[in-house]
Amino acid sequence: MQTDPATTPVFIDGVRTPFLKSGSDFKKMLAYDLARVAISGLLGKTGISPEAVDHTIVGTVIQEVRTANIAREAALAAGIPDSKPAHTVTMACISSNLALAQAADAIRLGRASAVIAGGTETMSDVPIRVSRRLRAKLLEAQKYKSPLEFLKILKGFKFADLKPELPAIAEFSTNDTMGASCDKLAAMFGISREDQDAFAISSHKRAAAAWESGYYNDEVIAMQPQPGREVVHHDNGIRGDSSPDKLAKLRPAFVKPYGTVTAANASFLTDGASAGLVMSLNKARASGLKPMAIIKDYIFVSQDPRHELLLGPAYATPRILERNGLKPDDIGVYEFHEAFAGQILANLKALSTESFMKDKVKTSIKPFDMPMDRFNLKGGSLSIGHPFGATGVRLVTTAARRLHEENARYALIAACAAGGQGHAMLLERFDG
Ligand SMILES: CC(=O)SCCNC(=O)CCNC(=O)[C@H](O)C(C)(C)COP(=O)(O)OP(=O)(O)OC[C@H]1O[C@@H](n2cnc3c(N)ncnc32)[C@H](O)[C@@H]1OP(=O)(O)O
Repeated sequence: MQTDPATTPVFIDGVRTPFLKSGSDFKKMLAYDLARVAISGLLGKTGISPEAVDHTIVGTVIQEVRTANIAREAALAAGIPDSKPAHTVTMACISSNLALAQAADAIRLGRASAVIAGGTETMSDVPIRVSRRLRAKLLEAQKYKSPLEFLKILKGFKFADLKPELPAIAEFSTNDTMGASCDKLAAMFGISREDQDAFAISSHKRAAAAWESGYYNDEVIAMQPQPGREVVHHDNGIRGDSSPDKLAKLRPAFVKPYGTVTAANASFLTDGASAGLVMSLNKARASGLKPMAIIKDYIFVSQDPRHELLLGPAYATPRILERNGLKPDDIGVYEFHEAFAGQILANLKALSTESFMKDKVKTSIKPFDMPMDRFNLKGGSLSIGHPFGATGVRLVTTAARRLHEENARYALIAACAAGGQGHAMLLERFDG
């Protein structure tokens, strides 16, 4: 792989806003506001001058039409000069992973030496559309010339045309919700409800412990939602009251009455944003910035959205290890996106299953049991939250920081996404 410091991509640092349950303190903010705060927080934390940023890339999933290129709006508002381009990417829950991958490629190709890669999402104010028929009539009405012509809008109008269209967290191609698909996956891999609940409880415990130890104070930018409102310092979805008995009482959230995915073992709808700084090693040195990690490699995978919608990490992990000549045990830090406890446990089971690794992934990597003492030690999306577009940069930021805290050499980040897609990224600790 690349060793020229002029084109070696390094991850300098990352930040995020607090991740809040949708409908809570960030409910009046636009995703643009959240991204603006994350980018300006990153500028403040790293000390890089806005003029030194060549490009900004932001991942997002559910788009607000007014800020279609949300990267540009957020970058401008954060003080990045108007002469510096910005673009928005979307790849479902791995959107900011894609932003980071593109940032690393721009450095590798010598097209940029400093790129901000981030992600943002609000689920508090999703675009709700009027029906297709009403939209068509409203567009037609723009051409009407006299008030009398507006009466035409009533021609053939049905009461049902007033029914709004809500965006669903579901596959376009199969109509399956993510939750229902996870239920199928958990059943396919024999993951019990008890195991899902136990994993969720552990995620909450780890996130709570990380906050208690002060770990997240260095990563999370405190922010004031509106003038006059209290400053928000912390994530608000982490629950200290998650006991096995309490979780066992919750009803299935998606597949009723026999499903195993509940509100407690699913990631919750979240508002938040993240931002990370990727530079060439040369530029980092010249700017006096100390990189945390080299972005060694990344991979995107995709598989059948009907049966393997959320199984991306189980494909991406062995493939990225194999092509970098590494074994699972060489990875000291694992950071996986926890869409659902059942999804994580199904992916881990797949990684430990010979037939899956040999016949499905077609890898020479031997099946392995995930070392849980290296896995998501600071909590994960189940407890911290999952603002779709922003999670990727959170994972990489935490992984890069853990490399130093845990004195490990390699970190592997993996995530699943709608569409049956997945991603993994390999980081190497940088101490130079
Ligand atoms: C690639 C990907 O990432 S795919 C993933 C994409 N993301 C998704 O699909 C989001 C999935 N999540 C959701 O849609 C929603 O969070 C749902 C449908 C699962 C749950 O939504 P809601 O019903 O609004 O959840 P809510 O927060 O009200 O919780 C329901 C109940 O469970 C309880 N509960 C939730 N979490 C916990 C917990 N950890 N411990 C104890 N109780 C809990 C709540 O207190 C509440 O109890 P109550 O009814 O007595 O008040």
